[in-house]
This record gives sequence, structure tokens and C-alpha cells, in this order.
Amino acid sequence: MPLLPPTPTSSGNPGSNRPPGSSGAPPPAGTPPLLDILAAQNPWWSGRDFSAQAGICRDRYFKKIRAYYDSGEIVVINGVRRSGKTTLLMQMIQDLINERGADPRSILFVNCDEPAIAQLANPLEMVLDTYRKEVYSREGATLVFDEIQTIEGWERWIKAVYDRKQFRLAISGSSSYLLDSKVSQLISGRYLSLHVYPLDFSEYLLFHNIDGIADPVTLASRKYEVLELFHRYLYEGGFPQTALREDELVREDQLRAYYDSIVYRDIIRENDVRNHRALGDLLAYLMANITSPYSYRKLVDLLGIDPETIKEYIRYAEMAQILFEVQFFSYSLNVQARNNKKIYCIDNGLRNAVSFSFSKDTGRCAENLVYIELRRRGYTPYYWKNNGEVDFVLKMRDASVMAINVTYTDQIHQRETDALREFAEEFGSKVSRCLLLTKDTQGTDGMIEYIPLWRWLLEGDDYLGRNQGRN
Ligand SMILES: Nc1ncnc2c1ncn2[C@@H]1O[C@H](COP(=O)(O)OP(=O)(O)OP(=O)(O)O)[C@@H](O)[C@H]1O
Repeated sequence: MPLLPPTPTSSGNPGSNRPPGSSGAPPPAGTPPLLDILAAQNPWWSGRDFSAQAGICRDRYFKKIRAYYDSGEIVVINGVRRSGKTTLLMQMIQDLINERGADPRSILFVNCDEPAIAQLANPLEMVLDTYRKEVYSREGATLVFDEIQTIEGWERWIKAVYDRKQFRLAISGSSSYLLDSKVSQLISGRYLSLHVYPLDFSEYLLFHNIDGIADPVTLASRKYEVLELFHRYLYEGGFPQTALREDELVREDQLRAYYDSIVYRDIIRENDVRNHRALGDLLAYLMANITSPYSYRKLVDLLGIDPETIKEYIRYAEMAQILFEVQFFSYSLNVQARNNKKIYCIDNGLRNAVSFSFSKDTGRCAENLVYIELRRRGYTPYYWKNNGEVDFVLKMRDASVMAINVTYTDQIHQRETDALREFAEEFGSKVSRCLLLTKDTQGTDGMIEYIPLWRWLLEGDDYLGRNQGRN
């Protein structure tokens, strides 16, 4: 079977079974294995259909990637494992070929996590060399490196390639190390980055064939289905692959496999963690106790792990983007540091699949959902506590603050509204808005706005104030 059959738009000789730059003979037994690997990863070189790999279009990410690509800067896609980064890269490639007339062979995609590539002595250089010699040697190629953080020294290499100005570049990675300060300094001013999260609620609806709910008439006619799906989303979370699974047992097994792979590859392997048991105990505790305040001292007493190790492991979990620590809100950094922290998880489905719980933990799930949505919208939420507790405090660009409580019960408890009033009294004119996200109550009492959680998730930033901006 020819290695690279011709494609109608190929830049090679018409009728040739080989890519431009290769020798005239059919690929012999001794064809470099690297070319085979690359050909398998780049089905478009041979005109093979790869639409299945491009999945369902997540519009807002896709539009951004397109704009970033057109800017000529390095497109960086970052996000927790399995959130859909590779699929977005496939959508970008499909768009370049199908809509924008790119020569299929002018696009090189490399999965750097593939052992056969990662094990090469100088993988990126060898891949580019092979590609240039065997597939496409002209200028203007697009080079796409998926999971690039697995290759040591990739930053210098990417910078050098960028500086040659011969290629368009896109890279992706699953860990925040991809853009930690050292790296971003090296390529600073040369990249535009996009953070990919598991599906938001409108994307989740789209994955269940509900589209167009921005239109009030459509929303009204499909409200029952939307509410039913919201109930599922609340517990099952939004990883794209699991959102498409109907079988609950398979879905949970898959989420547990995600968790194991994140913990092993992005925490243990990435940071060379030796004490697996301590790490496992800490993560299990934090996963079970999302949304609750904790102190390092309490964790030391409970788990018998020293405080420095606890801090370090929490940082690793943050870099792997599965857990996020939230600080107490105060204008004084000392007060902020002295107070307890809270922890939130990237996805309710992931959290529920690995945490043993007798109840459905609806309150925690609702609050966690809001936290992730606020991060998606670009905020760094804080919490506040005095007599009552405010779940989220947002610092706005105009220096005001917004307070949000979440209550997912049939009846609204007075403590939720009292806490918002207490916060408003304490911070006075700095408070621009108080929201209470509810199960289904909507309206206002003059000071507090009540909004059903599902509706707030769908209505994007509007309820947070279009002109308020983010911190
Ligand atoms: N937009 C989408 N439409 C349909 N399926 C999707 C979509 N995005 C992701 N998926 C599915 O979710 C799974 C993970 O997607 P993908 O490989 O793109 O994620 P990733 O972030 O690159 O993962 P990793 O970090 O593990 O490489 C795949 O099975 C993929 O088919």
C-alpha cells in the first residue's frame, strides 16, 4: 500500500503516489519509520477523511483560534487533559484545508506524546527535517505540535522556529507548566493563548442537539429538556467525550481513567512525586471536600503530611488544572493569607466519579459549577466570611466588587441573603452588585438579584455586567 496516496490538492506531481521531495521510487521497506508515524498522524496528506476527529464545533473557541492564527503569532492551546484541545486543533486544520484552500501537505500535525516521537534524540528537529525533506519543503507551512510540553527544551526550539518566520505555529499542552513564567518569558510577545475548559452548559446542550436557545422562543419551547439536561450536567460535568456517553457506568469508569491519567502523567511524572500515598490521600480529601474552607494545619492533623508537602502537592494539582485554591477576600494581603482557603474542582463529573459520597452533594456541585464558570469567564473569584459567608467575590475592572451566593434548594434560606447584606454593609459603595443564584427563583428585592443558576450559565456575561469587565 502506498504510504502517501495522492490528493487532489497536493503540491506534488499530479498522479504521483509520493509527497513532493521524496524519491521517485515507491516507498521501500526501509522507509524511515518517522515518516510512517507522521503519515498516520496527518491523514489529510493522503486525502483521507478526518472529519470524525474534528468533532462538534465549539464556536467561541474556534472563532478565537481562527483569529489568533490570522494574527501570525504562535497559537497556544492550554487546558486540562481531555478537555478537547486536540479536537480544536483538528477543527483548525479542517478549516484551513476545506474553507481556506490550504494545501493539505502544508500542514504538519505532531502528537509529541506518541512514544515513538518522544523517544527520538532530537524529536522536534528530526520531525521538521523529515517533513521538509519528504513532504513539503516550501515556505508557509503550518506546524502544529500537540502535547508539546512532553519534549524537553521545546521552548527554545519553538522560539528559534518562530524567529525564522517561515512557518505558522500552533502548540497545545495539558499543564500550566506550558506557560509558566520561564517559558512565557522566552516566547513572550510571540504567542496568543487560549484556555480550554470542559463544556459549558450551552456547549453541553449543543452536544445533546439543543441549539439556538439564545432565542427566547426556542428556549421557551425546549425549557423542559434544558432543565432535565441541566440536572445531568450538574452531576456529570462537561468533559466532551463523557457528555456524549449515555451509559452511566462506562461514563464513570472513563472519568476515573481521566483522573488516574491526570494524576499519573501531569502530577506524579511531571513533578517526580515519590510519596504516592500522601498525594493520593490529600487529593481524595480535597476532592471530597470541594467548596469547604480548610487550613493547612487542619490538613496536617488529618492526613499526617507536613505542611510544605501539602502546599507543594496542591500547587501540582493546580498546575495539572484539576483543583484550584480560592483565597479569602480582603484588601489586606496579610488578612488574606491568614484566613482559610477553599478548593474547587475542574469538573463535577470528575469529582463525583472519584469521591465516595452517600448524598448527591447537590449544594457543592452547584457552587463548584459557578466557580468553574467564573474562571471560564476570566475571573479570579475569592470568598468572604464573617457572620455569614459569601461564596464568591469578584474584583471588577472598575475597582468595584461583586458578591455572589449560590443556593440550589427549593426554598431560599435567609442566611444566604443575610450574608450578601452583611457583605454589602461591610464594603459599602465598593459593592456594585449582589447576586443570588437559585434553583428557580427570579427577580430582585432592590438590593439582591435572584437568577436561576441554569439561566445564568446560559446568559453568559450579561448578568455580570457587560461593561464591568473582569479583573
Ligand atoms: N468538540 C468535540 N466534539 C466531539 N468530541 C469531542 C470534542 N472535543 C473533544 N471530544 C472528545 O473528547 C476526547 C478528548 O478530546 P481531545 O483528545 O481533543 O482532548 P485533549 O484535551 O487533546 O486531550 P489530551 O490532553 O488527553 O490529549 C476525545 O475522545 C474526543 O473525541
